[in-house]
Amino acid sequence: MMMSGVRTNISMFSSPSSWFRNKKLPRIEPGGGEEGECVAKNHAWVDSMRDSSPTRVKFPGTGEHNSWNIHHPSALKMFDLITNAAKGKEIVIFLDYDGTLSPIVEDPDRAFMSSQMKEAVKEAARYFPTAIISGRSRDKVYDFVKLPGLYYAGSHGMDIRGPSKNQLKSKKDDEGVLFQPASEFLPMINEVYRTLLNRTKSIPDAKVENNKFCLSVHYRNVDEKRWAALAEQVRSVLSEYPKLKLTQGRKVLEIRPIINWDKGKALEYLLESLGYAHDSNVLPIYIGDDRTDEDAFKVLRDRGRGIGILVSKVAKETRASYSLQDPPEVMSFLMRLVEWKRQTSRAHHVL
Ligand SMILES: O=P(O)(O)OC[C@H]1O[C@H](O[C@H]2O[C@H](CO)[C@@H](O)[C@H](O)[C@H]2O)[C@H](O)[C@@H](O)[C@@H]1O
Repeated sequence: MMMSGVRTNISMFSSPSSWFRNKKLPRIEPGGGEEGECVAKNHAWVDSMRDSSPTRVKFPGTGEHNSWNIHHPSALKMFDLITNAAKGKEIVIFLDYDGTLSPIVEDPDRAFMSSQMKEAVKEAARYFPTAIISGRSRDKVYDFVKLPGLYYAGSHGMDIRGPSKNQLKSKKDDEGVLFQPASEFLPMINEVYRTLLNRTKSIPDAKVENNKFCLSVHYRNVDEKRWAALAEQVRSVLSEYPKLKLTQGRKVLEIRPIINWDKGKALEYLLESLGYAHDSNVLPIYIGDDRTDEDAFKVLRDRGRGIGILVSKVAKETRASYSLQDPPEVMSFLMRLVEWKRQTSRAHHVL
């Protein structure tokens, strides 16, 4: 396998920063502007809705030998390199939910994780502090995962149930501590949810999901000919709420408060509350598949410590260092980490 250009030191990052352009939807101006301007903006929205999340990129070469794979090698193939870097360190695992632990499916209410995946996550959480950071509401993601002993952050990190001091000391399960930096937006989000339900009901198969501190407008099942109409409805509702902004995920428009808080901030918050913020003996590993996970990859990259793994079968713009193809590969990676930890603890014991 050609490996030139792949780092051997875990704190270095592989892809040149110029490869990454943080794709944003065109800015929405309150009031909407002139009619022609509106149409142009709407076209830009639809173009953006067609993109994958994160945006696909073309790299020279084919299969495993294209340059994307060389710069974002498989975390399974690089497993020994990763565990060498983790020697003597405490690994903390951060997992996205949709597309990472569960496959992407047409109906967001049926994005179940497999029982094998559940077992792998459960085992991982026995050995490593483990958190799930999702765009979904915290309750919903807990309903899917149903594992105690993990930390859960919903609404893209705006609703965190983190460790309490008591939990850290006694390692016992208790309720944990709630952190909700966007709580003042709750009434506004509920109002926009109702408005969007109403304004999108004429668009077949559009689905609005209430994720508590943010909303998702799904267009995966909407006929592409209706995307412009859907974008226009969302655009017009948003133009009435300058304190809300739009981000984009996999066939989903996401509406959230303009506060400076995202999955990256949630990762930092959790590290801090676990007492690991300034601990160089901690190695955070974040695994995610979506554009919103890029905020967490960026935090790890900026800290110069930690491992970002993008779940994707195709080349995409990313700040992650490694890749895994799909949730089954995520499961294999978690199981190998658990096995590695068991073996190293045993060896330690014998010594
Ligand atoms: O941060 P995540 O846990 O990845 O959540 C992001 C969004 O995931 C869900 O939507 C995505 O998965 C659905 C089920 O596979 C799929 O139908 C949809 O097209 C995807 O965008 C969830 O429904 C959203 O609310 C989350 O924001």
